[in-house]
Amino acid sequence: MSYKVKLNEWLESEFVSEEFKTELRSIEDEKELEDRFYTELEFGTAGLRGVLGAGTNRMNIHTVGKAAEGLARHLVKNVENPSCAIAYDSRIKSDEFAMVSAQILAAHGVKVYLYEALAPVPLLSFAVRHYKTSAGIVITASHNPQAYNGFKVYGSYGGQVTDEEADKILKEMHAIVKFEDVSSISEKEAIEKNLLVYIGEEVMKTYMESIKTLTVKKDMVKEHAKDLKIIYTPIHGSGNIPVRRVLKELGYTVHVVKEQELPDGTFPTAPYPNPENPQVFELALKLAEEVQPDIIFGTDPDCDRVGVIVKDKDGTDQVLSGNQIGMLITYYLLKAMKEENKVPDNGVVIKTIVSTESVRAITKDFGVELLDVLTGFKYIGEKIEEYKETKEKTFLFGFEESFGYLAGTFVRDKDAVVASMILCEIATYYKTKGMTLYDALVEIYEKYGFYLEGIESFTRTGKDGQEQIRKCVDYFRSSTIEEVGGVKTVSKEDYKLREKVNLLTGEKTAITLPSSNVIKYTLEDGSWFVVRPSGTEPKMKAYVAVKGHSLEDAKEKMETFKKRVVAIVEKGFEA
Ligand SMILES: O=P(O)(O)OC[C@H]1O[C@H](O)[C@H](O)[C@@H](O)[C@@H]1O
Repeated sequence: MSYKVKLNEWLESEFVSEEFKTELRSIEDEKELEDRFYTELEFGTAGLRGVLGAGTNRMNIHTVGKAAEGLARHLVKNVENPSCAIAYDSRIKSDEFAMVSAQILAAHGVKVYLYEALAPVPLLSFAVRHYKTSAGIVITASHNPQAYNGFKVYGSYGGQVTDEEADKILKEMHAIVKFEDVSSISEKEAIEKNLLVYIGEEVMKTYMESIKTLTVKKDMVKEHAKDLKIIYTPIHGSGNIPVRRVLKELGYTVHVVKEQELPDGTFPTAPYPNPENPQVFELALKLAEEVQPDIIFGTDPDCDRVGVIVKDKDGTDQVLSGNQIGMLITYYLLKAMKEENKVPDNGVVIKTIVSTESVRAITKDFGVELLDVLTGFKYIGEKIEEYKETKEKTFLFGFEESFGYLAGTFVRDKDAVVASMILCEIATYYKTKGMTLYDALVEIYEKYGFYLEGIESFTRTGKDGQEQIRKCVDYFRSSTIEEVGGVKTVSKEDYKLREKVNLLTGEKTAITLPSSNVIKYTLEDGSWFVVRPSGTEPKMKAYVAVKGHSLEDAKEKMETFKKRVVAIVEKGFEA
């Protein structure tokens, strides 16, 4: 269907507000109109995500309504006495979309547990498990720029729905063609019918008690937490209350970045509220001049990501990469557990295929298995659930290079409250040894090898952009890259075809992960690169990784390797 037909449907419908119609009529750029209507928001890496505004390819009450209606129909068909927990963050319209969703679910007889104030992703996951609901929703666009919002969907085990369930919900959504196909009741009616209940302090309290049990060196924390100097920024998001509360209950004192303390969906001090982005720490660094902290960290709007800054040997502030944080936590958890005789025989750490290989050496050293899954924390959540059923393995820690971490099994998505708590324990531990977090990182590098990773993103927006990204990944699929800067490639993994080819022998082996549009090349010297389209932003991502003889050597290697891979990607875009 041409986008113009859809556009006219919106302009003529009595269900679409005058405000939306005026917004649409004021758009003169045909490309912009096409982008708003050529498709519908689809499930990506983490549910629906899009720019706020009128259109089928935008986040608004109609697209959110359709998603909630689809979910409601799916639940009613498949579960007896369906229920759903809902949380939302500080983004523009998050609270409104949460209420719209609650009213639609309630109209279908789905009992809704809605957070009475903004709450992070981990608290939603926890609430799903606490109330044993059939599903969960978080209204958030996580770390995306301020113009975005999104709709993350959770399954009954508390993790984001994986491909199979997402497809079923999508099918229901596709069957909703008219605005009037979406049913809704008022908040008042939903409350009166006991179909809408607000979540308050009880869940938060239980969550706090649960996650505190994850502290490994309890006595050490009890004795030394008070000595750690912490600067924390919630970047105007939902982390402020839970992160500070758990740290306070454990005896830490936190200096919060005042200008970024309160929720604000316009993110006035950090328009791209992603702790991957060093700009979000500018105010924290200013505060650091006065506080002289041992650790600075920040959480994203829905508090599932955490970013960290530490001082290096020369006193220069270093923004740690997501991989470095993953290495620090993996190493500390295993080391501390070993010291406390708590490493289980069947322990497992889980990471994604684009995350650092350094943890392979770390886990091996501690006799713990390492498992790789596709990008998306939902795949880690799914494994935790599987092991809970089979008891085959004990989940110890899961992480992604994209700044997501989880320990414990109370929550089934990445949890920046837990990660912040563990990072403070790590910083305290090393402080008692007269070491900084940076010293700890150097210790890991020296022990396990100088692995360094990088990422380069190629933004391509709109319908044409999607097509360009698709073609570029196809370029890496259809042609064989034989060498990079004179270093031979030794294997090519095509996760869409689920096949690994040994480029030296031609031998093919199967990849057992679900099919995904990802290509990975590994080189003779152990370096590797991956290309894949982002499932949350209009970008293609190229991940690069090298191993050096020293940190300096690795940095030099990284610089040239990255340039070379970028040049190949650019060739791919031109092909
Ligand atoms: O690379 P993308 O598809 O954009 O995904 C990047 C990240 O986005 C979200 O934060 C998901 O929860 C993560 O699991 C994922 O790694």
